[in-house]
Amino acid sequence: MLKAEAVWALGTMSGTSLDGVDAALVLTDGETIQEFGDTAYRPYSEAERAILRTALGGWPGDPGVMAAAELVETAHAEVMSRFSGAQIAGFHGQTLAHDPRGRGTHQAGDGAVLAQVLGLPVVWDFRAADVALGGQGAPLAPFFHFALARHIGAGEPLAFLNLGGVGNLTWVDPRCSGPEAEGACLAFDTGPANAPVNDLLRARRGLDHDENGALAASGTADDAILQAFLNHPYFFRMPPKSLDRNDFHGLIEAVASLSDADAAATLTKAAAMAVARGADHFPRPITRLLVTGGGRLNATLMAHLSDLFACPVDPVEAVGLNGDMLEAQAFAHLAVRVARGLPTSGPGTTGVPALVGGGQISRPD
Ligand SMILES: Nc1ncnc2c1ncn2[C@@H]1O[C@H](COP(=O)(O)OP(=O)(O)OP(=O)(O)O)[C@@H](O)[C@H]1O
Ligand SMILES: CC(=O)N[C@H]1[C@@H]2OC[C@@H](O2)[C@@H](O)[C@@H]1O[C@H](C)C(=O)O
Repeated sequence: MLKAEAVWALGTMSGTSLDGVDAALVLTDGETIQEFGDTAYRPYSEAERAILRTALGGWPGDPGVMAAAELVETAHAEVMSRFSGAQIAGFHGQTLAHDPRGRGTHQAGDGAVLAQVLGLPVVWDFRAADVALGGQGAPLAPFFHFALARHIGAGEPLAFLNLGGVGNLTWVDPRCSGPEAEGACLAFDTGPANAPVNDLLRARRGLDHDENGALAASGTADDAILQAFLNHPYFFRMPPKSLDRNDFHGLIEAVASLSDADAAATLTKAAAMAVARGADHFPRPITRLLVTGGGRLNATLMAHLSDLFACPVDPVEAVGLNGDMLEAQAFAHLAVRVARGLPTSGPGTTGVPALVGGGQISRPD
């Protein structure tokens, strides 16, 4: 176990949008963030994205999964080897399938391979222990969000919203103290965020995403589809709860007969309404909603959120954070927590019955 002194940790994230690998250095002791360091991004090429898309939904041994895992390892080795000075690394891998109450959770990529290549201790397989003990295995960023709330000097309850392929929300009260204060977080996946609108734009226009939400802004959302969406059983489940990327695939079929603009408008508003529905679960009102992930760059999505929330809604840049790198930074912080034997999830974040330290550590020979 490392001593409780801050170390430079290199975290990585390859998210459900399948756009690329984010990597970021954080100086942290796993409890307190001391400093943020360099960051890097290594996009997947179109051909690489096709390999990942083919493997989506796959479990170890399924066709295409080995190729995806090798690609994930190679891409991570490339971007991680650009950094110097890290004492430990956190490797999330690429989620291909997530079925916590069924087959488990599957993040492609072997951290032991990266430990050899990089000559660093690599913490990986963050989600499996939580799932094995009855948790959702996601989201895992919340204990990092708790540290972030302290880092930015927040004095009142606030929430962090990540708008990636899927959305996830962490309610945090930074005034909680004590060795297990992180356990005071409440977190869960809100619903689909960017994944449906990305899939729509790829299928209809060969585009990656709706830049700045411009297409959505030019259309009209379909209220009947939105009402049906909000009747999905997921919204009636108590948190903590988590989602697989394609769990709401029916949403794309629901907008099939709409024009491109109206379909984008409907999917974008659905993502915001799912977040607002999630906020009904907050233990106490929040004073601020801080938004991270690519969706914060979608002005239409952000405008819907501002309409739906009574408090200010801002990108995390408003408090000096980097919304492109927050998840990579989270896995740097979590790697240090694992190395120190600190928990990475708890009853309020994944529903696991007790605080759990997930992740395994692979060291170079
Ligand atoms: N300028 C932009 N305008 C509109 N949308 C954008 C913009 N930039 C990014 N996005 C959206 O954000 C997505 C990427 O977000 P992000 O990198 O946070 O996701 P991820 O980390 O892959 O997903 P997850 O958090 O679910 O694992 C893109 O696929 C796109 O839909
Ligand atoms: C199983 C899985 O990889 N889930 C991701 C995904 O992307 C967003 C949301 O769904 C969240 O639950 C999680 O990622 C973030 C980093 C988390 O664990 O906090």
